Amino acid sequence: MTSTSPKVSPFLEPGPYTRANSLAILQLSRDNLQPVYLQPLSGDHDGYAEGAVVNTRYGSFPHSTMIGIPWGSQIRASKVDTGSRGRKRKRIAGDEATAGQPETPGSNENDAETESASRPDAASDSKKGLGEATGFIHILPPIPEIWTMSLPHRTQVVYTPDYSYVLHRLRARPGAVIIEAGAGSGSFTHAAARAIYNGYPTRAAKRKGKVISFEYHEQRYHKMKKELSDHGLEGIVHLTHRDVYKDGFLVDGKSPEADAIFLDLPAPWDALRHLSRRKPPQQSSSLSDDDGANNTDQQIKEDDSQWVSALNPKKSAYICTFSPCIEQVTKTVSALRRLGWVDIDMVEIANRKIHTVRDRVGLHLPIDRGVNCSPKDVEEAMAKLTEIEDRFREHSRPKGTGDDMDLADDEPATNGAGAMVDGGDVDGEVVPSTQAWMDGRLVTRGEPEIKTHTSYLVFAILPREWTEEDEAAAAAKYPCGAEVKVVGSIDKVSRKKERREMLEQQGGNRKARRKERDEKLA
Ligand SMILES: C[S@@+](CC[C@H](N)C(=O)[O-])C[C@H]1O[C@@H](n2cnc3c(N)ncnc32)[C@H](O)[C@@H]1O
Repeated sequence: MTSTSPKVSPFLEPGPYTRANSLAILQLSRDNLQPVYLQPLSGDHDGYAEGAVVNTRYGSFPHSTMIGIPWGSQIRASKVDTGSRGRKRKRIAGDEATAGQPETPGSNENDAETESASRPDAASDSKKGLGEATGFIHILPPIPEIWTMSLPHRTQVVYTPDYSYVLHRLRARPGAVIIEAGAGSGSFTHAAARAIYNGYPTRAAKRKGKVISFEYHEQRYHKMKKELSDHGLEGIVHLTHRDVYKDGFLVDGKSPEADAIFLDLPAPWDALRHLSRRKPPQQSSSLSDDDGANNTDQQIKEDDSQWVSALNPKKSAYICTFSPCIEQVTKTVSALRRLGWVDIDMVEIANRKIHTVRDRVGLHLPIDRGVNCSPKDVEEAMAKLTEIEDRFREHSRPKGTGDDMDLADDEPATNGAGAMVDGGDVDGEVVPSTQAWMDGRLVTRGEPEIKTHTSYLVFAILPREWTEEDEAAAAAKYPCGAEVKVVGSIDKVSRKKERREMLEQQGGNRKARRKERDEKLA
């Protein structure tokens, strides 16, 4: 997949129509999705006269038919000229080998064979019937959920049910800065990028939402870097090639001032010491011991004048670590406790899909998948019973009386179960009364089984530091004891007491005034 980088990411601002040189997802069937970078007609396209073409089992789809159309459109397969592809290929190969020699007549047929033999999917191409308009597909915008289902896997990925919950617990919102390690296949990265997006960074000083991502594996780092560029996410995701256990989370020596952290690493506890607000303890291994909680204060009080924290000093930091086994969880929780994180808890997502289907019930329906062959209502049940009774009567009537003659002609059309057919019976074929997709009640059903375990999610919060100056500033802004009373802000008993005191005071004042007057008169 190659492309030039689009200006605005289709993940963030897809717009109403598909664009050239941008990513789109082709939906071949419900769970069969294929990412494709739409290429305009100009340029080298493997010899197809139609330009770049996507060949599928449902037919061939030239990119030119998929550019500039509304997202979600259905695209019909096209007839494509596969012949010229073979000719062009051979010419290019021939040019290299026999530069300057004239083309041998009749070489085209051999060319096609050569190309077929060299391509692993060549044999099946002829079976698939390339060049024939056979079916249709849909074109979808690349949202993170669909990308997760179709991305090229370089590692285990975080799936939508997990990352949607994680992002919610991390308070990921437009303008937030999230640290992520490791980046792996970029599944979480794309979802996080969308969650924090509040515009591309500009020269204006205003801080924009960002994903600060780290990946240790070099090949994965390079692939991910290219992918981010192709997806127009370079300004939103800052990817660094680094071992975060060793070198932490600063970017070019500066703090990214992160509001939240997501660690999908084999040993997250080894990275936690880089996520404190003060200089971390020297030995990471000391953090994974279960005892020694008393050492931490002393370790953290080490000289921290040079220390730069990766966290936002103005806000509490939210963290989530993603670990498949409980031993990793235990180690992470111990390390979090020692480093002063609070509100620590662990969650496992047990996702269950809910399918929405049409519940097709009725005796008139053809026996098919998803069809419940019982009466759909009382009327149908009564008709069925009447018919059974008629048959029973017919069966028990003495033969040869003449009453049984010509009855077959008057019999209503029935299906195999002997039930009435709504729309009649044409040559033994059942004709449903409505289109199948409209038939039946719309019902939702949960998956019968919950999918297997993915990972344990450990969450915690590191409160912001609170200094004497912060306390003084807060006291100045919200002065204690000088609040203005608000009607209804106190309970009934207190209100009564307050009124009694007020009346007593007024009574006392009246008494005093009367006494004063009496004294004057006397
Ligand atoms: C399970 S994958 C992450 C998958 C990713 N969250 C996703 O949704 O696609 C774990 C990644 O962490 C990387 N990794 C392991 N140790 C690391 C370290 N010390 N520093 C940075 N990355 C590391 C691995 O190379 C791997 O790609």
